Amino acid sequence: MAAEKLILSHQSKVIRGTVQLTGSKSESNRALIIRALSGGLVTVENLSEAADTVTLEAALEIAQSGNTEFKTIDIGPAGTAMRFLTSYLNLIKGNFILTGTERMQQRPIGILVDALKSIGADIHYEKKAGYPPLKIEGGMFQSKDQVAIQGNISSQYISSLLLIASSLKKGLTIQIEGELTSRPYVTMTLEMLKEAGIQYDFQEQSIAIAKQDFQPATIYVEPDWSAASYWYAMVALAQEAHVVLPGLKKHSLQGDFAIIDIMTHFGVTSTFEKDGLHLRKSGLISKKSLFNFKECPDLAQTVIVVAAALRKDSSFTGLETLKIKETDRILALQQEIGKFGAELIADGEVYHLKTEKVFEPENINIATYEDHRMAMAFAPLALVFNQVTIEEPLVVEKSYPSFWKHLVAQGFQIVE
Ligand SMILES: O=C(O)C1=C[C@@H](OP(=O)(O)O)[C@@H](O)[C@H](O)C1
Ligand SMILES: C=C(OP(=O)(O)O)C(=O)O
Repeated sequence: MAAEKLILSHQSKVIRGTVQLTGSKSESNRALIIRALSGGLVTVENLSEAADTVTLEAALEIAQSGNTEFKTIDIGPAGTAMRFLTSYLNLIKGNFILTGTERMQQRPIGILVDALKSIGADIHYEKKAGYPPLKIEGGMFQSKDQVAIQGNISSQYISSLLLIASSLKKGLTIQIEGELTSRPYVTMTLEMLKEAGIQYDFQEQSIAIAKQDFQPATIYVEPDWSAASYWYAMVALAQEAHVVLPGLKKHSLQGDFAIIDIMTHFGVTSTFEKDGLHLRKSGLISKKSLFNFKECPDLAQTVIVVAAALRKDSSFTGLETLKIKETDRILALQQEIGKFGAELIADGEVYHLKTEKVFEPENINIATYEDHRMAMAFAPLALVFNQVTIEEPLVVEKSYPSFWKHLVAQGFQIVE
């Protein structure tokens, strides 16, 4: 596949088929850390094909490969890998430089580094204070069993501490200060630790995990609900559609499961059947016009693009953390939906989508800002417009490498 752009179209605008999604990137990356800390007691099945997961697996191998010389670990654009390794590497004997892409070097990590330093970690900034790259001297001597951490910037900092807590000599009690954003990702971490035999006590703003051993377990990674969201978008935008997604569970650990409910308002019904989750187009668009993404930030782009294309004026909250993800996702969305006349207007913490000027261009050129979710959220527009050009299509590899192949299997035409 050419790296620069691809031109996407769909003649019939009808989609009927089965799509086997890869494993959840979030579950996989937690499972890899748990497996590494368990010393082989925990095994993992159905790991994600996501580049972020492949990168983390390779990084863990480097980290564990003996000797104390400086090792450089480059995790590219993988946010969870950066955050989880920032804690994990303190437990390994050795000296590490932990770095990532240019964008990763703009994504804040100071809150987590401060928390780790307050319990004895030896971490320094290689460039700008508060941001990767980090210099970590492993083999930490734990000074305290309590840590306070701000909850409203990224839940990944808290998950990172939780993952190592039971392996620390004194265990760890984490006091979450202020609001907790992306809460389902924290409960996912706790539930996965529990699957591996780790007990926890979660009371309001505090989570306590005593020093304890992992137990033999097999963690089975569920398919990725964030990836499923793009199929919901396609069902919502197609003229007719019926898509089956095997392996997704009725009781998921992934907060992006919320797409089921959200998409009922955009004309998509979901039923769990023997062979998987069936998405069908009902075409019934509800009057609900306020959606909150605080617990499911990765769904924001999918839903906002669908709402714009369906000309459903809506308002959105819980978008604060979008600015520090793969790109400033608010800005990226504003620019790209503007290309077909939609506007996303900030009013304090509420964003209003205005669609009165939406038009149907013959061809629309979408920039992706090194953000997999920009590419995948805008691709379904090929079911509404004649042609959609996606720049830098390989960004999808971060979480869903088979995305374009799956689109072709469902009748999309791709010209590179
Ligand atoms: O823990 C995780 O696996 C994730 C947590 C979320 O990040 P924030 O907690 O920074 O919102 C989410 O956006 C990201 O894609 C994956
Ligand atoms: C924000 C994301 O990932 P990360 O923070 O792990 O880079 C994402 O996958 O949308």
